[in-house]
Amino acid sequence: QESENEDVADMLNRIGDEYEQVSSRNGKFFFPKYANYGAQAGPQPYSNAIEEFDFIVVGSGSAGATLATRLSENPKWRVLLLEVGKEPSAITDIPALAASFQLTDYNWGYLMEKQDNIGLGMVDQRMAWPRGRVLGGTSVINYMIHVRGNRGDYKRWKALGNPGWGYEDVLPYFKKLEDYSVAYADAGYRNRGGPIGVQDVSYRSDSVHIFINAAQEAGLKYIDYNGRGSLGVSYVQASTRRGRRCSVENTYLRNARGRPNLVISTLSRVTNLILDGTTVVGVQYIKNRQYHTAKAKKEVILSAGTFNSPQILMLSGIGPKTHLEELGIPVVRDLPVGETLYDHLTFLGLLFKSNDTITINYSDLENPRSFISLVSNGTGPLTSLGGVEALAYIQTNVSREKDKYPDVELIFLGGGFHMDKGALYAKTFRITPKIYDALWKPLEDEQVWTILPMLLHPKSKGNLKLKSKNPYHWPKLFGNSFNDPENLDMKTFIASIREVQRIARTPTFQKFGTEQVKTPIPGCEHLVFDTDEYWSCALMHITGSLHHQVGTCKMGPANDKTAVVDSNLKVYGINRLRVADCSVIPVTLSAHTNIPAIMVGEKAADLIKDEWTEAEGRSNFDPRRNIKDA
Ligand SMILES: Cc1cc2nc3c(=O)[nH]c(=O)nc-3n(C[C@H](O)[C@H](O)[C@H](O)COP(=O)(O)OP(=O)(O)OC[C@H]3O[C@@H](n4cnc5c(N)ncnc54)[C@H](O)[C@@H]3O)c2cc1C
Repeated sequence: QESENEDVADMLNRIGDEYEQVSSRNGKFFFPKYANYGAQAGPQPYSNAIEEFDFIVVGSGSAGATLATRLSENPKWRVLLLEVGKEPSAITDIPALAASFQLTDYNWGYLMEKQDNIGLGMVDQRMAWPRGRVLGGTSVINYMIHVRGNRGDYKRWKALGNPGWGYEDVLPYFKKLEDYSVAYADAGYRNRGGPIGVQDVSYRSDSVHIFINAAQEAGLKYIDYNGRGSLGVSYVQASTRRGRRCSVENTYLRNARGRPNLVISTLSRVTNLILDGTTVVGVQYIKNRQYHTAKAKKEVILSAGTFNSPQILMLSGIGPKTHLEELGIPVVRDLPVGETLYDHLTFLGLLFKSNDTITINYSDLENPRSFISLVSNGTGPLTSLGGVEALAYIQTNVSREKDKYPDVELIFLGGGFHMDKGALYAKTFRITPKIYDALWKPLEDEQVWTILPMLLHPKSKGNLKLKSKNPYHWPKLFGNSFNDPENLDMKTFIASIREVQRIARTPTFQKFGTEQVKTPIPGCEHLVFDTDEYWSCALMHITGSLHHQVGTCKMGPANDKTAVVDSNLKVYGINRLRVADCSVIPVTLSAHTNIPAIMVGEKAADLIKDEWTEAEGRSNFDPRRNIKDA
C-alpha cells in the first residue's frame, strides 16, 4: 500500500487534479484545484480563520523541532510548527526498544524501489527506508548513535562552494546541541549544558570489550570519534540522558512548548506551499479532514526530511521541469529537486561465533528488574542502543583518498538478528523468511556477534521522483546502489569484510574460540565461500539501508546545476522559502545523520535570526542567547 490513507487519497483523486489560481480574501494564491471544492463532501477548502505567523516550520523532526525552538526564543515572533505525525509516547524513550518503532505508525514505512542487483534477499526485493512520522520526527525512532562526522566531511561540504559550512563553522553548533558525559572525551571539542545528552551506554556485553581490545591489537587507536579525528575505535556514544532517549521532542521542544508564541499543530499534513508568483506567502495543510491555510509574514521553512521536503516543493511546482510537466504540475521554478540522493548501506551477514558466553543475553531485556534499573537509575540492559555497542572508523586499502579519511564505519553488535528469533530485527530489514531460516535460525541458541560495515562515501547516486501529484502518494525512491562505473562501492565493502576478518583473527578474539559463520546465503550457494565473487553475491542479497539519506534538496552555489538551495538554505529563485533538514546536505558524511540534522536546525536558526533581526533593527533582544531550558 503506497498511500498511507487510501480513503483520503481516493477522495482527493475523485475531486480532480487540475491546478488553478484561487482568489481569497488574502489575495491570489496558487492551489491545486482539489483544494478548492467546498461544495463537495469531504474536506473543506479553508478553515474559518486563516492564521498568520512570522515563520512556519513544516516538519518537527531533528532539524525542524530544533529550528522552531530557537526561532521562538524571540517572543516577538509567532512561529507555527506543523507536523503530520502524532505525539510520541514514553515507551519511545527506551533505547533497547529502538527497532520496534519501525513496526508502528510512528514510521512512514517507505520502501526503496526494486532494483535488480540489490535487495535480492528482501521481501519483494525492496529495502526498508523508514522515517519518523511523529512529533520529533526520526529522532524519536532512531538508534540514538551520536556521531558528528569527520572534519574532512565539512571541508568537502564547504569546498563545493558553500561558505559557512566548513568544520570550524559547524563545530560551535555540534557543541551547542550537546551535554556530554562520556568517559573518554576530547574535551576541547565537547560541551556540557546543551539539550542533547551524550552518554556511554551503561550496559555492555563482554564481547564489546573483546572487540575494543582486538581492534586496538589490529592497529586501530582508541579515540573520541566526536573529537579532533575519527579514524579509530570507540565504545558507542549515545544521545541519551539518564539512560533514556534524547529526541528533539523531549529536549528542545518539550521545554519550548509553554511559549505563547510557539504553536505546534500535530496531525497536520502540509500539501503544498502557497505562492504569490515566486514568493511564498504560506502553506496549505490538511487537519481533521479539512483544509487549512496558514500565512507566513516572514518565511516558510521546509524541514519535512529528505523524502518529504522535495515532495512538497514539487507538489508546489518547484522541481525538474520535465518531471513536473509529465505529472501535469504547472512549473513555478525549474530546479533539480530530488536529483541527488546519497544513502548509507550496510552488509548484514558478517557473523562470528564464539565458544564462550560473551554476547548480550537477550532475556535480560525481558527481565522486570531491567525495567526497574532503567526507571530508578537509568542503567541496565534497556539502555542498550538496540544492541549497538561500539563503532570503528577505518580506511580500507581500496580508498583513493590521499588524506587520512575513513571510508567505512564498523558497527559492533554484541548479538544479532538471531537474538529475537526473527521477531523484530530481521523484519525491520525485510529479510525473507528463507534467508532468515538458513542464516540466522541455526544460531538462535549460539553465542554470536555481528559487525555491520557501513559504506560511508558511496559513489552511486540515487534520486527521488513523485509518483503522482496526489500529496498522499509516496514519492518513488531510487537507491541506484552498486551502480558506480568502477564498482568501487562493492570493492570497498569487500575490503572492509577483509578488515573485519583480520580483527576476528587477533589472539584477543581467538582466545574465545572466534570463528566466522560460514553458512552460505541462499542464492549464493554455487559460489565458494569467502571468495570476492561470493561476497559480491551476498552483498546483492542482504545489504540494507541504515537510513541516512541526504541530498534531495542539495545545497550548492548558483553555478552548481545540481543545487536547490544556497548556503543560506534559501531555495533558488523563490522568495521567503528555505529548506533545513537532511535533504540539503550535499555530501556523504562519515556519520549517522541525526546530529548533523540537529546542527542544520541550529545553524538555520542563526541564519534566519541574523537576517530578520537585522531587518527589524537591533533591539535589546539577543537572539543567540543559549537558553538554559532548551
Ligand atoms: C530506523 C532509523 C534509525 C536511525 N538511527 C540513527 C542513529 O542511531 N543515529 C543517527 O545519528 N541517525 C540515525 N538515523 C537517521 C536520523 O535519525 C535522520 O537522518 C534524522 O533524524 C533526519 O532528520 P530530518 O530533520 O532531516 O528529518 P526527520 O527527523 O525525518 O523529520 C521530518 C519530519 O517532517 C514530518 N513531515 C513530513 N512530511 C510532512 C508534511 N507533508 N506535513 C507535515 N509534516 C511532515 C515528518 O513526519 C517528520 O516528523 C536513523 C534513521 C532511522 C529511520
